Amino acid sequence: MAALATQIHRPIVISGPSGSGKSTILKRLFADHPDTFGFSVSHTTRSPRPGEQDGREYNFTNQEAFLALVRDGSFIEHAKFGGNYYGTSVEAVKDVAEKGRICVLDIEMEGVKQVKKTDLGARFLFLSPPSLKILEERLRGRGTDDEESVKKRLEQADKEMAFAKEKGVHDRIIVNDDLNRAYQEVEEWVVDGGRFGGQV
Ligand SMILES: Nc1ncnc2c1ncn2[C@@H]1O[C@H](COP(=O)(O)OP(=O)(O)OP(=O)(O)O)[C@@H](O)[C@H]1O
Repeated sequence: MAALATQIHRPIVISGPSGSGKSTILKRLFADHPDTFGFSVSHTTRSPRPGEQDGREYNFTNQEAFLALVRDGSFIEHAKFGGNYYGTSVEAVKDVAEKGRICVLDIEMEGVKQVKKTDLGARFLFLSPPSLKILEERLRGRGTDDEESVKKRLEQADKEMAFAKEKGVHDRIIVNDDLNRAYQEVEEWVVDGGRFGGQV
């Protein structure tokens, strides 16, 4: 049988509390390895904006079709923002692998659980802050969240950290204390001697 594209280009799931440094590290990884990684194209029920193309910025759909996909269990994650639905489908992740790229999913705990139920064969990385106290400092330092939002993120962080400690959830846990060191560890694990975790 032909290998699944996702067995050759195995998706990478990066999770970790808000403020643990996922975006910072991914930005650097993408810059150091151009044309290697990709993000999946999300579904949305919002209308396309000028210049947006179906299947490029989003897979544009209507509410009925979106909710049918939800019922079929097609989404890894979905949510409603500002009256519109958004979701990441399993198919969209497979599409990235079929285009010869490694799909990177930056998702939270519930999404991690969903990915585990699929046949995506993903690799799981948890980026941990050195401590909740330092996480709080970084969230405040980032300056993008008000007091209420910082509080919520810290409560959620506590849950994410507890979940990450469960056996077999992640393939790798990296503590983001010193950014350069943490980045090196992430890069080494992702690149995996040039195999990128490939099984075939
Ligand atoms: N090792 C580090 N040392 C000090 N500051 C860091 C380190 N890593 C990241 N930061 C800073 O911490 C803040 C949070 O990082 P970032 O926005 O990348 O987190 P995130 O995990 O992507 O969060 P979210 O899930 O909310 O998008 C940023 O201001 C970033 O510059």
